[in-house]
Amino acid sequence: MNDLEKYREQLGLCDDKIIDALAERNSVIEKIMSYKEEYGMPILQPQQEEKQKTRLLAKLKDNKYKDEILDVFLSILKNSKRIQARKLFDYNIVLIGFMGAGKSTISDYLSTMFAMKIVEMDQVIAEREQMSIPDIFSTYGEEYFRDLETGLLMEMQSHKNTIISCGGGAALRERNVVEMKKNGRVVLLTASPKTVYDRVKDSDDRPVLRGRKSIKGISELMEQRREKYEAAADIIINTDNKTVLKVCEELVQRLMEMDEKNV
Ligand SMILES: Nc1ncnc2c1ncn2[C@@H]1O[C@H](COP(=O)(O)OP(=O)(O)OP(=O)(O)O)[C@@H](O)[C@H]1O
Ligand SMILES: O=C(O)C1=C[C@@H](O)[C@@H](O)[C@H](O)C1
Ligand SMILES: [Mg+2]
Repeated sequence: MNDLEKYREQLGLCDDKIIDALAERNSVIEKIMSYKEEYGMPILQPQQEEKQKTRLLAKLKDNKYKDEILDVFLSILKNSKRIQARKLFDYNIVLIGFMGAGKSTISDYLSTMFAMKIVEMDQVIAEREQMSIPDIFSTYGEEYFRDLETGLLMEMQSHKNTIISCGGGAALRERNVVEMKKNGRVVLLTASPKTVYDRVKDSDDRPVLRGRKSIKGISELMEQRREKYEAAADIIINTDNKTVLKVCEELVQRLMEMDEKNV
């Protein structure tokens, strides 16, 4: 065997070690999840992720391949999150609720914590139509827009492990709710009119709120919609005075409880 062949053999052995270590690491991830579940501990522990990163950085401080190894580890972390997400949610999570309830914010956080894909419905529709949502409404009317929402919700049924952040009005159409349910679990985020007002008062992006950007205006529209939102929801989570982490923790917990009931 010449030197080149020897090196190639060594490389193969290194790969075997990496595969074994990754398989072991993934099974430890599963054990950690089962432990947290058994002892009712929070699934999301962002401080732990930070600790892991700090430990890695310290260990790699003087390593010649620091950047390359860190890059690999970021991918390992992402895939560990995917394993968690697949174990926890074998379906899409559909977030509904009034403007400013926190659908996009919660989607972003969940997506970071579980490496799940996000479909921000308003954004996808606007991109596909090459038009802003207010322009779609004024050019083609609300029915046309709701048809696009229905179509997208149907399309998403062939995906899994995706967070679907719905437009604020999506759940108002019965057919949309039927299609949401076929995607997975529907989570309604709520907030008081005062909270919503505080959250949206400085933004001009929400055409439906133009002319009603006051606690009273928001409260009236919310009341008109409440019944339809609640009827669509599998789970309702109030977000008033809760951090984004707290809302996500509650959401994950409630989804897990739902699955336990459905076993
Ligand atoms: N739990 C929370 N605590 C504090 N601020 C929050 C919370 N959730 C959302 N926010 C803030 O409220 C604002 C509105 O949130 P977000 O855009 O996520 O709402 P949305 O439900 O997606 O609204 P829309 O239907 O208009 O898209 C954002 O500025 C966000 O940072
Ligand atoms: O609450 C609503 O009715 C809407 C909310 C936005 O997300 C958009 O989907 C659209 O402007 C309608
Ligand atoms: Mg949003």
